[in-house]
Amino acid sequence: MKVTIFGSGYVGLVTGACLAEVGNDVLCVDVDERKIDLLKAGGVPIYEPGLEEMVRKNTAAGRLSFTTDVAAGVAHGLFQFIAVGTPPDEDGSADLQYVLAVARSIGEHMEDYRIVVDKSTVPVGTADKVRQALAGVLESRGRNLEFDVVSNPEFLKEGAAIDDFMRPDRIVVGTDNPRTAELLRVLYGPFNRNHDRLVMMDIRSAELTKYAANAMLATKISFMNEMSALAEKLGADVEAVRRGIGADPRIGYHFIYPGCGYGGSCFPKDVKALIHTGRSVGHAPAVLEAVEAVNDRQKAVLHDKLKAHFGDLAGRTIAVWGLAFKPNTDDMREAPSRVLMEALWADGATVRAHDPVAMEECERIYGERPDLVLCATPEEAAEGADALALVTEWNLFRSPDFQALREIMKSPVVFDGRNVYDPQRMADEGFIYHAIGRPEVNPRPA
Ligand SMILES: NC(=O)c1ccc[n+]([C@@H]2O[C@H](COP(=O)([O-])OP(=O)(O)OC[C@H]3O[C@@H](n4cnc5c(N)ncnc54)[C@H](O)[C@@H]3O)[C@@H](O)[C@H]2O)c1
Ligand SMILES: O=c1ccn([C@@H]2O[C@H](COP(=O)(O)OP(=O)(O)O[C@H]3O[C@H](CO)[C@@H](O)[C@H](O)[C@H]3O)[C@@H](O)[C@H]2O)c(=O)[nH]1
Repeated sequence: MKVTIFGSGYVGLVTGACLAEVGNDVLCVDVDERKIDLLKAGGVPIYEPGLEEMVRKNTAAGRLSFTTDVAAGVAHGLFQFIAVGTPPDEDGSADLQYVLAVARSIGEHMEDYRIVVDKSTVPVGTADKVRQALAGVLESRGRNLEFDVVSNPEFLKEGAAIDDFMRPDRIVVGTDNPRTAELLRVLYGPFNRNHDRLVMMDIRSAELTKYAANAMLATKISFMNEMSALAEKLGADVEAVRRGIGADPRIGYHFIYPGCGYGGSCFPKDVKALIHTGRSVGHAPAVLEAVEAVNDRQKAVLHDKLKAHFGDLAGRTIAVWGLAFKPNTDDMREAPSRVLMEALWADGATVRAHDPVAMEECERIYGERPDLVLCATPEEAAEGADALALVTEWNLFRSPDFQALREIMKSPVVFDGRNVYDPQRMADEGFIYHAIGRPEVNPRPA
């Protein structure tokens, strides 16, 4: 089938590559010329495991191509996917300008029936706005063409995006037209083979489902971070509590890892947007507000602990392991590392940082500054550091040579923002070790 995708970011590019992989003829449209040039030249603008190979393979096979030509995009696909950004506006609401710009572009260029599939995360009622925007342009052109608008939110996780798309837990489709529902069932057939993963519903429910999923996951994380704060005060170990509650299948082990807060381009923005939606319809979203407040507090936890340990941080050097908001991505949007580094800089401390893939992104965000030293290896970052803060749980950081680490650091103090190390082992290795919601073990005397 012929598919056009507007937006070649995480969602658009993964959707395009995966739909091409199963044999569709996909054209990706983006307004960013540099991105399209890079994609045409065989490069991929983001780090996502497996994506570059898949893009290259399908481009070579002629099933996947890229353009900035909007008219060509509208002419190409029966399906017109919208996968552009919906960043937070100043008041926390989702900014729909890019989504509506695509809707108008489709209206300007379409000459035949089109199915507009919204994959961007958008507030309830957006499909109506898309329909109005598109119909308004058609009307100004004096054209009476048929089209449908479908809500098809995306649930992929960065770092595991290809796998999530190819083997989805569910595919949510919100539509009011049975014929369109059938066409989407055919398009998604290859991802829906063993048992039916399509969850069909009305459009507004599909739009809300996306926010509900992210808000529920964010709630689990903030809940566990709340438990970690309680555990610290009460002398309990949140990791034992996590295992104890996760064993209950009604709770489950997923998304109950305490840490230094959730980041990324989705949870923070989507929780904010749902809070805004709630307020705008006269509902006080008490749970969501608490989820956000706990997360803001949690992102400050490593800095609070460093301050409690050292008092004044001016002139100190802190090694930061991990810059990306989570492992297997170079994305630093809303990353806890940013909150930590910015607080350290405000205190007059120097950061020596390492991340396996996000250092270029860090440089792009912060530029060159004397209090940020990006280091080629984790060990180099730790050299001469007063303390080490682990922010992102990359596998690379899981089993360092602790003896060598102790020797290169100025003082053996570790703040573990993801609870990856064993407190007893750290004590045995001679470290002063602070984790999230775990009792402290006194280090073995040297
Ligand atoms: N990143 C994720 O993991 C993820 C997962 C599920 C859903 N989402 C949602 O999907 C949407 C896209 O997210 P993303 O992370 O892929 O965004 P992104 O910022 O990585 O990419 C968006 C792309 O859209 C392009 N664009 C903007 N206006 C355009 C236009 N008029 N025509 C064509 N292209 C245009 C931009 O140049 C950019 O390349 C958001 O609503 C997001 O909340 C994201
Ligand atoms: O137990 C956990 C799980 C995650 N996190 C943090 O939560 C954030 C988000 O992680 P994750 O959900 O894995 O990454 P995203 O790529 O942001 O994916 C989320 O956001 C996407 C965009 O909407 C959705 O499509 C996905 O289903 C949803 O998981 C990261 O900072 C993680 O460190 C925790 O602190 N504890």
